[in-house]
This record gives sequence, C-alpha cells and structure tokens, in this order.
Amino acid sequence: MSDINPLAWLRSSVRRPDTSSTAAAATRQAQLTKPPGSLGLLETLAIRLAGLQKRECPALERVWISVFAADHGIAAEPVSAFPQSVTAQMIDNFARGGAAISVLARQLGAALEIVNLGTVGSPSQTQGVLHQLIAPSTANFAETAAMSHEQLARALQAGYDSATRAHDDGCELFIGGDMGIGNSSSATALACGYGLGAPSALAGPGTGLGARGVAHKVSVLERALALHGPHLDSPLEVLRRLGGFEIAALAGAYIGCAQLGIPVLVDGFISSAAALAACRLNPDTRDWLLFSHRSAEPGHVILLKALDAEPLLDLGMRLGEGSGAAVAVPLLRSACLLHAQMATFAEAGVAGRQA
Ligand SMILES: O=C(O)c1ccc[n+]([C@@H]2O[C@H](COP(=O)([O-])O)[C@@H](O)[C@H]2O)c1
Ligand SMILES: Cc1cc2nc[nH]c2cc1C
Repeated sequence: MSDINPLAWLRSSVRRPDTSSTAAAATRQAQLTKPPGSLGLLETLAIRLAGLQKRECPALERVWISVFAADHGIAAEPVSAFPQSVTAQMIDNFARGGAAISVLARQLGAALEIVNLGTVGSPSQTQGVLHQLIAPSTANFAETAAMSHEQLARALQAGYDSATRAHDDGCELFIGGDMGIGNSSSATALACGYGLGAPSALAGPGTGLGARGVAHKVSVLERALALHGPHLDSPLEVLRRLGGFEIAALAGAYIGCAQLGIPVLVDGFISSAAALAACRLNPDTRDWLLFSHRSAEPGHVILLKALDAEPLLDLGMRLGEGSGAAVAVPLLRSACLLHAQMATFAEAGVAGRQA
C-alpha cells in the first residue's frame, strides 16, 4: 500500500506578503494629496494589496470567480426553506448567465467558472460548467460523517485546481462562491465544531427559515454535534464530518491561493466557514484573505470575530455565490486607482501638514 498522503500539500508553506512593497506603498500613501488617513480603509487596503501583489501600486483588473456547487445530505432533515433540487437548477442558471453572480461577473469583467462537485438533481447545461462529480451529495451528518476521507481529499483538490487555473490566467484577485441547499447548516456545524459556540448561538435562517424552522435546525445541529463531538480531534476531521464538497473546495482554493500568492476576497457566511477551516488547516493562509461583507446570517459576526476580520460592507446580503465579494470589488479598485493615480504633494505643489 502506498504511504503517500494525498493531503500533504495542505500544510505546504504559503507565500509571505512582501514587506518592502508594503513599506513602499505606505510611504507613497503618506505623500498623496490628502490629510494622512483621510481615505480610511481604502488606504489600508491599497497598502495590504501592495504587499500581497509584490508591487508598490497594486491593480485589480483581472478578477477570477470560482463558484463551487454541491448538495448536502443534511437537507433531508429538512433544514432549508428551499428544496434540494434548486442546487442543480441554479447550476443551469449560472451557466445561462441569469444568476446574481453572472450579472456581477459581467459588470466586473471577471472570469467566472462554475464547478459542479455533485448534485442530486441533474443539471441540463453541460456547457460552461466544470463537472467534477464526487457524489450526488454528502451524507447526512446528523447520522454519519458527511464525507469519506477520499471524498474530502477530492473536494479540497478541486479547490486547489481552481486556484491553479486562476493563477495561470494571471488573476490579481480570487473570489470563491458557494451554491448548495442546506450548506448554511454545514457552515454552522463547522463553526461549532471549531469551538466558536453552540448551535443556538450560531444557527440562522439561511435561505429564509422562520423561527420554528430555525429552532428545528438548532435541534438537528445539536444532535449532529453530540454524535461527532468525541471525534472532532483535528481540523481536517471537523471538515470531513461536518463540511460539504463546496465548502471543502473553497478551503482548498483559499489555501492554494495563499501558496500561489493570489489575494482572496472572501464572501459571506458559508465562505467564511470555509476560510476558518482553511486557517485551521494552514494558519498562514489568513495573510491572504480580505473580507468583503457581513452577511445577514447572524452567526457570521461570530465567524468574522474568530478570523479577526473587519469586512468592508454590511448590506444585509445573504445570497452566497460570491455575490457579496463581487459587490465589494469596485471599492478595492477605487483603493488601487487612488493609490496609483493621485498626485503627491510635491508633484501638485500643495503644501503639506504644518503640525
Ligand atoms: O453566504 C452567506 O452569507 C449565505 C447565507 C445564507 C444562505 N446562503 C446561500 O443559501 C444556501 C444555503 O441556505 P440553506 O437555508 O439552504 O442552508 C446556499 O446556496 C448559500 O449560498 C448564503
Ligand atoms: C434561488 C437560490 C439561489 C441561490 N444562490 C445561492 N444560494 C441560493 C439559494 C436559492 C434558493
């Protein structure tokens, strides 16, 4: 039997942000024709991106979006306001260009790929979708582990492969999106499994459950955590038992981006659960993650706090698909353009600060 570990890459070192580019960008910011600090977070963003992109003036022309779609066994409980068939139907909608992320990707001129990791329904569109099927769905994690070891390895690898395609395309910013009915339960369970709190503190409406639906979701998650609790002894095992194919793919993509030197803009609640998994698997991944928005899903605040993340926007969005991240890209582009194109005090002949 081979003793080669198919997941060894997860722990390979990630790139280090370039401190000389960060320093050059900070110096440049201090010379631009504005009171220092007056562009607030836009200044910090430009400086951070400079370090990640290894250049004094970062740019965000080439944005890459990978949306990972998959079904969840936990949907049988039921824990979502929508039927499981929606996952495959939305894959068709992505392929036809009618989903929110399709519109936003066109607005940004971003590359958009849809990766189908396995759905119970059969998407009819084959064009414009990468079908990397692992299984029709994960297993119901209220009864057993969501994934086998092999399925988890394949899902993580699918994410890494997306990061590689983004890298080969010359991408300057990576956005991961998710689509999977039931995945807010999986994301909540992961947050609980990583020690962030109890289901009653973290579970929310997802696609739109009412109070009774949320109470039922909490009881399902409590049952699942009682089952798996004694076995959650490593970050990987938490992900295997409670995660989903698309969530694991997002985690693999984030780690891959950090290893390949691509900045990541994280979307909402589900993406942040994947980001937490990625950071538990390979903590230095955190350096490469920017956080776009605070989702309306109540547990997101707790996830963001655990990741020490300050998101840019709070628009009450809770869609997934990478949509919140896509909406934040114009802000990041403004940060880069201001940083690169504003005149310095010396160039403009404007007097600097006197005290
Ligand atoms: O990412 C978020 O902030 C978010 C919050 C709530 C729901 N979603 C999306 O809604 C689906 C999961 O919701 P649910 O109720 O089916 O678990 C899934 O397709 C997600 O992309 C996404
Ligand atoms: C229609 C629909 C679109 C979505 N996009 C991401 N999650 C979703 C969930 C539903 C129900």
